[in-house]
Amino acid sequence: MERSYIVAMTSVLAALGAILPIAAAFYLSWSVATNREETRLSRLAEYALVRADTALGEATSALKSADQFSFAPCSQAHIAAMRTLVVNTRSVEDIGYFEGDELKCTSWGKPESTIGRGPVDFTTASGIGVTARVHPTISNGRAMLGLRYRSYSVLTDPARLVDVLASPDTRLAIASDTGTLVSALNAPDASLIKRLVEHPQTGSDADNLFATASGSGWIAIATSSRASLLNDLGRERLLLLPLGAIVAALMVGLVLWLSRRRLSPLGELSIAVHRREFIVHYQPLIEMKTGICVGAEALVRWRRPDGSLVRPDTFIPLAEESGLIQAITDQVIDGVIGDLGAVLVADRSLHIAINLSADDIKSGRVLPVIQAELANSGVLTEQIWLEATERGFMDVKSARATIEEARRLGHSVAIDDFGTGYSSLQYLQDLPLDALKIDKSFIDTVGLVSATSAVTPHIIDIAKSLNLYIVAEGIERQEQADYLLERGVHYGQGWLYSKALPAQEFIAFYNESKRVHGTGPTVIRRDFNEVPPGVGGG
Ligand SMILES: Nc1nc2c(ncn2[C@@H]2O[C@H](COP(=O)(O)O[C@H]3[C@@H](O)[C@H](n4cnc5c(=O)[nH]c(N)nc54)O[C@@H]3COP(=O)(O)O)[C@@H](O)[C@H]2O)c(=O)[nH]1
Repeated sequence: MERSYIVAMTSVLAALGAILPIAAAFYLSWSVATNREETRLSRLAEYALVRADTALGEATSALKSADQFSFAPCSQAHIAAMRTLVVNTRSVEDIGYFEGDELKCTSWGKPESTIGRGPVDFTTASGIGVTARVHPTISNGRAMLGLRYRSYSVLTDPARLVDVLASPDTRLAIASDTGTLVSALNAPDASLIKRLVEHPQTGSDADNLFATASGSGWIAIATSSRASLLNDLGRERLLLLPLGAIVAALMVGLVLWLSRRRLSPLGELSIAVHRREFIVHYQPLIEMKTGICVGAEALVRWRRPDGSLVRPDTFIPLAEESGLIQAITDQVIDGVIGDLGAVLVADRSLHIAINLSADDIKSGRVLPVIQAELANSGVLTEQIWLEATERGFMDVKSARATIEEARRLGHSVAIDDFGTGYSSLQYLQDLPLDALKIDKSFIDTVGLVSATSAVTPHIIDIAKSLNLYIVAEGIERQEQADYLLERGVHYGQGWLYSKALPAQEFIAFYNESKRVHGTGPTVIRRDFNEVPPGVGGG
């Protein structure tokens, strides 16, 4: 993935990480405030319904008590009884006795003029006739609620029905379930009330929040405007916005941390391992005496998605340090069999050397991996050589176990870059190695006068005295090849012969080498009882 793409993605994600939590905090504060307001309105509606029910119940009881009177109509005793009833019933302002449609007397006495009985708007289930707006003289023009039962009527102040503690921006209404509005507080919106009477519900629309409660033939409705809710949001925002800001900061931090990790060398290497971006190139291994190509060293390359190749020196140390090397070794083994499996089966004199890490040698875990890979391929264990640097052999005990097992299975094992690390003649003697590879830095000095130029013949002598095959790395000049051949070095590798090649190019090189020089032996392996074959000169 391109760095610029990751940077662009990081910027987008960081921006989203910053905006989304704050937007969520805004939304959440609005939603919390809305829910809170709807709950408050629901409670208020329920309370108003109870209040209205109580007031109307009292008025109904008063009417039914009066209906039981057995006084002579409009006698002093009758009027006094009606007055007592009014005094003792909180929600009744007055009571009147009618004969036909004419008011004969009230709790105040007999009327001075003729007063008729108006029409009822609806009748309740308990048989009480209700007139929503009555304008009696005693109320000084204020609309009263009239309830009637047979010969009696009572007047109730509609305000008593909505006599609950409500803020000025809360509107209340009591209506019959037949749709007649009987009481209202703070002038609710008539069309909204009509809509809610028809379809009682709790919720909100573009301008209002509302809740309804119904029972006993009545509906209580509480509403408030969205505008007033905005004022109420302050508290939620005070709580949620800092929380949103903290989450935004954490999200931005997380995105930056992840992208830094992703852009870090280790992050890139992990992803490359995950995506199997490693391929193998092959550097031919030449028998010095005959020029025969006996095989190749498998050298890993990291092919980036843009097609560029990364050399191993830049990532192998990090891979070893982080433990990713094992997965890379596995991909190399897989790559070798994938690239050259068929050629190896067709030609048993072809050998491929695979580089193992110090951990692979120490743990030996790579051997079953190779066995599993070879199992169905037809490739022989003898065709796969194993190489590791001196570092891998430092723990002599575990290295010995791995090498012995590797050799038992049929692999040949070489010590790589000899002379550059913690060289110890002791472990050279102790370990059952097949070959020693002289590091390029020593080969470079061949033919030159330098402090290290004297070391090369000594290394060759040591290898010879231990009956090891000798491989020289990094041969670039014919002069070096001549010297090494004369000294009895068996095999050589270097740009004089060929650089490391992609699989198909190596196959072409190998076929051409076979045509010109012929093929080598099928098994190249140290015999612990004999001097390695082909040792000449020196
Ligand atoms: N654990 C693993 N290590 C690996 C693997 N593949 C490679 N490596 C190690 O990485 C180091 C660098 O390797 P590379 O860049 O591939 O270089 C190799 C040759 O290309 C280079 N070479 C060979 N001949 C010449 C030459 O004539 N001149 C010149 N300037 N360079 C030359 O040398 C490297 C071979 O090194 P060596 O392994 O010591 O034989 C290197 O240390 C590799 O070991 C892997 O799969 N696993």
